[in-house]
Order: sequence, then C-alpha cells, then structure tokens
Amino acid sequence: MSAPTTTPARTPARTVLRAQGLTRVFGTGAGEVHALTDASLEVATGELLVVRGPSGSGKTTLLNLLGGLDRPTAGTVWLGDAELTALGERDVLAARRDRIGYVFQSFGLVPVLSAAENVEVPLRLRRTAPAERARRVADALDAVGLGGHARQRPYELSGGQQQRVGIARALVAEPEVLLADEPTGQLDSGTAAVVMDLLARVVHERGVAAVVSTHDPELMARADRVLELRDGTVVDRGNG
Ligand SMILES: Nc1ncnc2c1ncn2[C@@H]1O[C@H](COP(=O)(O)OP(=O)(O)OP(=O)(O)O)[C@@H](O)[C@H]1O
Repeated sequence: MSAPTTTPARTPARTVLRAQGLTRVFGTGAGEVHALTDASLEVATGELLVVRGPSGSGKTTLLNLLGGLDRPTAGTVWLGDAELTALGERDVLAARRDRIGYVFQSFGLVPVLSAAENVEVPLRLRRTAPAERARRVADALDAVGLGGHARQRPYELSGGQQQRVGIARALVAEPEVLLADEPTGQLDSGTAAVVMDLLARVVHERGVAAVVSTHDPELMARADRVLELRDGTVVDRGNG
C-alpha cells in the first residue's frame, strides 16, 4: 500500500453549529406567520455557509434562532455539545457573549466610541484584563487592515471601514461561531466585495464556523456552501 503523498496541514473540520427541525411561527393581529419551517443545517470549523433567499424567505429569522437572539416554536440548536435551545436565559446570554460573534447590516457601532473602543466592547463584557484587551484589539484591527484607524470614530470612517470594525469586534473574543445578517447590505458592490473577501479570509484563517445571509448573487462566490430558503423552507442545503 502506498503512503499518501500529502499530509493535511489543517485541523480536520468539526461540526460546531447544528440545527434540527427549526420552526418559527409568529402570532400577529392578522393571524399566524410561518417564518421558518423545519430547517436543518450544520456548519463546521472554518466553513462559510451563505444563506440566500428572496426578501421575506426567513433568513433573519434563521440567523436569530442560530444565535440565541430568538427561541424557536419547535426544533433544536446545538452549539458544540450544548443544546442552546434548552438553556435558560442566563446561560444563553453567556453563550452569546463567549462563543458567538455577530456582524450587523447597519454595523451596530457605538457613535461616541473610537474604532478601538468599539472593538474592545466584547472583551470588557468578558472582563478581560486591560493589557490583554489592548493586545487583542490591536491584533483584530490589524487583521481587518485598520491598524492605522484605531482612534477614529465611526463617522470618520467609510461604510466599508465601519463594517471592517464590525468584523473586528465580532472576532476579537475568538468566538467559535460568526453570524452575519446581510453584512454588505448597506455597501456599494465594490466595497461589498472587499468586505466579503475579508470575511471569507478571516473565517478560513481562524477556523470560525460562519453563517452569512445575503441577497447578493455575487457574494455566493465566497461561500463554501450555499443554503437556499424559499418561503421559510430550506430548498437546497448546498451539500451537492
Ligand atoms: N417579529 C415578527 N412578527 C411577525 N412576523 C415576522 C416577524 N419577524 C419576521 N416575520 C415574518 O417572517 C417572514 C420572514 O422574515 P425574515 O425577516 O426572516 O425574512 P428575510 O429573508 O430575512 O427578509 P429580508 O431579506 O427582507 O431581510 C416574513 O414574512 C416576515 O414578515
């Protein structure tokens, strides 16, 4: 038997985030809205899963359930070995703080804080020591190419730069999972491509399991896998 000619350099991928049978029904004055029905997925370390689908197809609903921001009507989310959907409020908050990074369409930066202070927020919440905070913030800003912009406030940065600060903030505490809901929705197409390339690179380099929703067909090119939603149902899990 011949020996393999190449040795894999990377740690083998491990499933980090898993959802089974996720259903979310909203009660409204006009009756029930079935925003998501029986959705299942898995995301592994270093994998970028893009969720696509038309407006109203359930992308935000799915991301909110995966990130513990909302509770499903039925179904389960596992974060590693922990059943996120079975945890009480305090434990969900701790899991969100310690294990998940979020990137928002409208960046979600605090206007009165500098880029560095915005990136520092998750570390303060985790009570990381000041010297360690400073080191990690500098590393995270360097990783998104903004080492020279640490003291600038959000209004002194372009939209693309603001979203790069948002990505640095999401990754600074080294989460296992990164969730981004339409992260390039407010950017022009050229800037969107730069931001998406950056997201894909950091996900692969850092081995984060990432779920990113988008409308933009161009952004699918950066995905390792594309999951497609229609009317709240997964019509393609992108497994080939
Ligand atoms: N809190 C809510 N109460 C009632 N209905 C809701 C609520 N949130 C979402 N919905 C409905 O659930 C469906 C899915 O919405 P969702 O925001 O998940 O779609 P989306 O794919 O993210 O859309 P978009 O691309 O426009 O952001 C829509 O019909 C929406 O109106």
